[in-house]
Order: sequence, then C-alpha cells, then structure tokens
Amino acid sequence: FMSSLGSQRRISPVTLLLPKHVTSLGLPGSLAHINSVHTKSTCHPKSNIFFLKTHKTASSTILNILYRYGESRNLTFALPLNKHSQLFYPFFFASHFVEGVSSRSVREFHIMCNHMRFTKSEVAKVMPEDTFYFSILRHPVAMMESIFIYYKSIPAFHKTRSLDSFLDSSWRNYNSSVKNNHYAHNILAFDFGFDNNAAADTEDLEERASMAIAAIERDFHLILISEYFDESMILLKHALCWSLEDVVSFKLNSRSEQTRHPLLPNTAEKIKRWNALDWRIYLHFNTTFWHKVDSLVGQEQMKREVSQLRELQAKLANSCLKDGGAVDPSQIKDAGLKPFQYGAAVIQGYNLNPHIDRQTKIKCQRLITPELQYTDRLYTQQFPELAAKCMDPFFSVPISIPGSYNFT
Ligand SMILES: Nc1ncnc2c1ncn2[C@@H]1O[C@H](COP(=O)(O)OS(=O)(=O)O)[C@@H](OP(=O)(O)O)[C@H]1O
Repeated sequence: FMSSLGSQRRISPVTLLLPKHVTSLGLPGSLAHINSVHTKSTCHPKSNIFFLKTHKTASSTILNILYRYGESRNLTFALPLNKHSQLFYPFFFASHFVEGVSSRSVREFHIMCNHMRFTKSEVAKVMPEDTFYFSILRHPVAMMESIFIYYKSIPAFHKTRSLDSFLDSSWRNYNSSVKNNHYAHNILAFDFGFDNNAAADTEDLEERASMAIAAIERDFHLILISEYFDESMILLKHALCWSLEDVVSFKLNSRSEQTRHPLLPNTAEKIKRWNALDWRIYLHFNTTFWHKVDSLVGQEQMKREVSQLRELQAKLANSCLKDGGAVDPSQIKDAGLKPFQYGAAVIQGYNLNPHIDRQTKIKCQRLITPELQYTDRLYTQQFPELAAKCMDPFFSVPISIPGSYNFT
C-alpha cells in the first residue's frame, strides 16, 4: 500500500452532494478571493493566521514553520493557558483556553496553531476578522497506521495485537464513550469538530460527509494534503504571499523505520470502511487541492517551485545538521532538541552541526526545536511573569501529554 500511495498522485473524486453555494472549486463566494493569483508586486504577506493542527498529519512540521515566522517578526501567538501545549484538546475549543483572553492582557493575536477540537465561533472571538484559516489532511490509511502505533495505549488499542485484529473486532468492541478512544475512529472529523461515530454501513453517512465537507469549505480558506507536503507548502506560500524561505522546513515528529508497519491491501480497505467519514473528507479535499494548484500556481510553476524548495532544504540540512538527517532519540545529544516520545513509536529528531556561526545556529536551532520545547519558549517570551509562576512548585500545572488533558 505505501508504495502505491506514493504513485497515486490524484485520487479520483467521488460524487458527493454539495450544497448549491459551493462552487466547483470548492470555494464559497465569500472565500473566492484567495483564488486570485498573487504576484510579488500586488500581494501583502498575511500574518493573521489560524491553523487547525490535526493529528499525525505533519502538523508539527507546519507548527514549526508558523512558530519561526511569528517569532522572527514579533507576532503574538494565541497560546494555551498555563503553559499547556494544547488548547485543552479533546474538549471543544473555547476562547478562554487562550492565555491573555480572560485577563485581557493581550490586545491582538496573530497566530493560533496548537491542537484543539475546532469550534469556529469560539476561534473567531480570539482571532481578527481577516484571519486566514487553513489545515492539513492525511490519507486515512497511512494516518491510522501511524495513530495505532503512537496511541497504542488508548483503551481501544491497548489489548489488541495488531491493527488488523482491531479492525476485525472493532465493530463489536469499540466503545466511543471511553476517554481517548476518539483517536481510533475518524480522527480528522473529530478534530474538525464533527461527530466521528460513523462507518461505511452508517445509514446517513453520505449526508453527514457532505455536511462536514460543506462546513470545512465554509470555515477554511485552504486545506493541505500531507502526501503532497512540498506542493502544499508552495500552495501555502502563494496563499499567504510568503517567500520560499518562510515555508522551508525539516520533517518533524517522524517515526523511525523500526516502528512502522507496512499494511496489506486488505487492511487498507478495512481502514477506509472503518474511517468512512474521514475517507470521504480526504477524497474531496484531495480533489480541491489539485484544483487550487491549477488556479493559484499552475502545474509548471508548481514543479519549479517544489524543486527550488527541495534545493533550499538540502542546503539547510547540509549546514544545520550534524548527521545530515533525522536520528533516533537515543542519539540526540541536547535534551532541548529531543522530541516527546509516546506510545509504541520511536520519534526521531536532529543534532545540530557544531561548526556553525552564532547567527546560523539560531536559525538552525529553530528549525529543529520540537513542538513542546518551542511552545514553552514562546509562552515564556510572551508571558515572562506567568511563566515564572508556572515554574513555582506551589503553582502546580499538570504536564500535558497528547490527548490526556485532565481538568482535575
Ligand atoms: N514534511 C513532511 N512530509 C510528510 N510527512 C511528514 C512531514 N513532517 C512530518 N511528517 C509525518 O507526520 C506525522 C506526524 O504528524 P504530526 O506532527 O501531525 O503528529 S502529532 O499529532 O502532532 O503528534 C509523522 O508520520 P509517521 O512517521 O507516519 O508517524 C511524520 O513522519
């Protein structure tokens, strides 16, 4: 399956019922402005940005891009309260989850990008009106393989021997009301704020998929696709009127080969049936993604810019990285650069090239700083006094681990 995914450039669209106001490009009239082709002389870089950080979709790599962009321009981030790393996921997002909202200590936020369960009306209370909303989807089969390893300890998975055995018995054993089990079922739909309990045999599946797609079309300006990460970055660059340097990155949060499990074609089909809602959402936005490539950038220009991006990334890897690429966590020298390890996954990171000047070091360090450490640092920069309080042993803040926020 994995090799066939690589060659599967475009997935043929499925026929879906779409509400009348959605155009063939998937853009409702009010959002049609991003369809206009940007040129360097006419566009202005956008800095009011909302990114819905979905799970296991390369979202940490995008978070790092946004963190670097914002930090180097002194922009203000809508960060989770009390130095948490997530916006109280998996609860539906509420504006008071953001530090500085209730206290009114922050007047204007520019970028919001930490994990949350999306609620448009609450996000809109925090972010400026002209905010650019975007997110990223991953093929549900590849995503489920990643999730099964990373969230192996959730109740739905922890007693199952393999993903196959989970899929064979899931209809019988899966309990959606048990905490953290949402990771096992239509996680994309869940993150976007929809009811995720649907499979291929659900009676109103098509209707629910169409409603979810229409809502995402209405609320988001751009939906990217992990499988085409570099193309996604070029599309984002055009939509935000950014430069190539702004969208270059190193792959973050990736598992080492030893914790990847190639799937059989039969397993892939079972995943599509189990995650039928996500599968339909993915198919739709895979199609609109390529429409956007055509209308915003053009095929030829896309090819050129993707190769420029890869060249730039290779140059950066050459100057920034000690080992030329990602290494297992046991080999990472600096604890500040070690990514958070979770479940049965081995998450790789990077070592910095020791032979670089101070200025280059700052730039390189930002490129390879994992999510938790970077979020922590931005919080300390934005709220030095509150950060000092969080360090105080009497001000006890529970450590956030993925998906297990506890209000107690
Ligand atoms: N640039 C790029 N291109 C393609 N794929 C990428 C990229 N960056 C990260 N990844 C893969 O994304 C997976 C991690 O996703 P997230 O960072 O969203 O995970 S998390 O929910 O924040 O824990 C993880 O997938 P798996 O390795 O399959 O687990 C990463 O390898």
